Amino acid sequence: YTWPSPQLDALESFRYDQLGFNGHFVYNFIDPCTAASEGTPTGRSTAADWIRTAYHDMATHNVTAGTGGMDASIRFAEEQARPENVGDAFSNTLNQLLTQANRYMSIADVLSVAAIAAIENCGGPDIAFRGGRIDASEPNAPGVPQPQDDLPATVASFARQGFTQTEMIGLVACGHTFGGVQHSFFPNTVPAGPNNTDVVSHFDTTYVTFDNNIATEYISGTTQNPLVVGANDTTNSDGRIFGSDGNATMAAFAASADLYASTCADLIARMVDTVPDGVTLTEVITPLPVKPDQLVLSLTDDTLAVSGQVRFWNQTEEVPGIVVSFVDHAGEATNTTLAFKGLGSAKAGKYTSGWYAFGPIALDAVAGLASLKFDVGGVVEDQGGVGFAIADTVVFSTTSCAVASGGWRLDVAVRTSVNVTRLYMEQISTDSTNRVVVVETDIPAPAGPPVQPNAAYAIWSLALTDIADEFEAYDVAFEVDGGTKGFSPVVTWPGLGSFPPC
Ligand code: HEM
Repeated sequence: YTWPSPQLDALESFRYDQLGFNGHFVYNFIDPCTAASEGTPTGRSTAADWIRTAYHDMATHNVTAGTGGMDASIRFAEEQARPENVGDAFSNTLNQLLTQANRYMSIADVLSVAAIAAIENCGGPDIAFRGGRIDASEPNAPGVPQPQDDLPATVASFARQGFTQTEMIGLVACGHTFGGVQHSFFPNTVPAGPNNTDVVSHFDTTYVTFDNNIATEYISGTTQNPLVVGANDTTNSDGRIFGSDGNATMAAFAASADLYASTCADLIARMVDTVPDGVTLTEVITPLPVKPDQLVLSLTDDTLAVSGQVRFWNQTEEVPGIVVSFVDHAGEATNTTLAFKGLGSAKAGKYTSGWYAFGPIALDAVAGLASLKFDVGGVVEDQGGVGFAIADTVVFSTTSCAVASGGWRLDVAVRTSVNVTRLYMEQISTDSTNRVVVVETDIPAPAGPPVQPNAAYAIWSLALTDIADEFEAYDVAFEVDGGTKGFSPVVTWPGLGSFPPC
């Protein structure tokens, strides 16, 4: 995709800025892959929890009715309390991941990325990820298969979820390369240990690693999988599932680690892309080679100050001398050299990126800013000629201030050459079910002749009094010509708490 796209940029960032500079701290929960949630017994794995959570969220899907699927309904206590969702994987996972959702990335998107990352970062293949899931407002109908279900019921359950019998074998084998069964939740399947009850019986010998040992151990007859060789045959669901085609699928997986990996990459992608009717997913998110980020534009009198960061994908060390050009509306450029900030990484270090910063650079406000481009050792990076478009239509005005009697005045500078017909503040909040919601407040157009700090901009002001949290995040958006929605490129609007006195 072409930068900027607020939604795709946010999804790309969560997916590919994992550890290191500008990383998302939640990836520390699965680094290393042996990591387990605090307070859980030995032998548990957070990566496994994340994968199981995604499956149980999806497994309510009804392919005929078009209901259920990856919609984060697993976050509801009512769903977690069902016998089909016994265990602590779900509460552990949601405690870690719930707050990662933002206005462009639903909780279900976060759970999907998490399951994919758990597999990719712990030895698995690359998996295609799309965003755009919508979070359910209430629990879905029950429907997750359980170990005591007989084979016809299990096959029927997977068919309802949208998977054939062969795909059922694959999906279970792909999930059960991680983790195991806990005695405390499945005492009839996993007996207590001689000295304690904190026993986890693993599906294969490499329970924190994606590999085809789940199949090789099963085919060779050495498996200790508690859902294959458990003392209680009623709950040997993996045994019934794996054997349901005469072991053909499992034998093929055991014979070829590559076949197992490529099958799992397809099935896990399909699992997280299983969504209720009416949800349209984005394109597959791939890392942008060059990505501006964290932009702040602010206006003071005649000066437009611009600062930001840029990420270059696939850099393993600092590349000195990268130049950024700020191209104004007349096509004239102002250049400066980027400052190196650090390295980021994704997929347990398989990919690395270099982060740089610029600014604040003082530009002439009337000439404005239309786009950025970069020069990396003589190679021009401008998204194939289109540049990195920056809409300087709506920027923060440093005349914004805190009113002595309480409240704030948010001043927004609007470029007068653009027909802005609506300007509004968007405050980010959560509803009673933890979904991120955006509350819009119109910023009125100036009633009389506008305050004009220079020939190109007019100030629109919003008096704010009833803000619960002065550090709350907000954006400012606008409409042009009565409809078309525009986004300010300003990623981080200065917090109200930082406004100087009026
Ligand atoms: C008939 C279908 C399935 C049954 C009956 C089943 C059953 C179970 C049971 C009983 C556990 C133990 C949970 C605990 O003790 O906390 C478990 C764990 C797990 N399941 Fe499944 N499962 C099925 C399908 C799947 C699928 C399709 C996936 C993913 C693709 C999956 C992924 C996992 C993972 C990763 C764990 C380990 C969780 C952990 O160690 O925290 N399962 N499963």
